[in-house]
Amino acid sequence: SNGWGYADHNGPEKWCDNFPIANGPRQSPIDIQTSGASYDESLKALKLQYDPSTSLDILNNGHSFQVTFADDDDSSTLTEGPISGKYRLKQFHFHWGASDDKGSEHTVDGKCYPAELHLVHWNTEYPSFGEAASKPDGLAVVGVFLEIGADNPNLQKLLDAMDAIKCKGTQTSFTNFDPTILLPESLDYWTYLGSLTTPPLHESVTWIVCKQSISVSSDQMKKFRSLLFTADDEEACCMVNNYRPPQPLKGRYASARPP
Ligand SMILES: CCN[C@H]1CN(CCOCC)S(=O)(=O)c2sc(S(N)(=O)=O)cc21
Ligand SMILES: [Zn+2]
Repeated sequence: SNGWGYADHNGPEKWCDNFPIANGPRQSPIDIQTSGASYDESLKALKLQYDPSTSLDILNNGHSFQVTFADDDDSSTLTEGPISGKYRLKQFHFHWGASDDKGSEHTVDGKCYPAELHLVHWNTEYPSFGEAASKPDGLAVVGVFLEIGADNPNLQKLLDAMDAIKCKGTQTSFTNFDPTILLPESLDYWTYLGSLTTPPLHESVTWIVCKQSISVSSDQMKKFRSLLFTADDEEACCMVNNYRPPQPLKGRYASARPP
């Protein structure tokens, strides 16, 4: 069948057929080995400045659901942290499992989380997101783990929008949303050089993975799993396990700010 996905016939083990970079030197995600992480004095605190008026819509793209932002000015940016210059927020999306014991892409000392949030930013050094997406310093993605716990009220607006984007290719307006409310209280992070975790798997991402997770309840996770990979004219297939497993480190290690 055409197109990549997460099933046996078109999933992560098959992506190298059409995207040979899948076996490249800086692929993502990785297992973050906390004992192997090194302290880097040059790392600064993350600076995330988001303007809720830049949020546009929420979309089921057949791989995940994403909230897209207007990126025609510097209203919503990532600066400092491990990066130089200024990166603009383009979209955020999630990856999750069929059950609470899996679903994240990065793992920490082998531990999986039930879901992982990715906030995708592009380097304003380049004229557009499309140009930046394939450059070695083109993208910076902030990853946040979701951990099973109490209901997270900050996810409610996203969950309520899901009924309108059940099928692949559906979208609805999603304005005045401030993604800051999805961030953990501490922005301590690990960072390493990697790639997109989906095709085209460009090795263009500076990964910034928050050490602290946010909560999600088991019931809220069931709502994520009510989305479909499939369009309304196809046989329904639940959107679950839309995560790539950890990839070979190939000599890399994560860095962190000294305590
Ligand atoms: C389903 C396709 N997902 C892609 C789509 N984009 C890349 C392609 O763009 C070409 C102009 S993206 O830069 O928005 C992006 S970031 C991530 S991740 N999981 O690594 O945070 C995956 C993807
Ligand atoms: Zn992602």
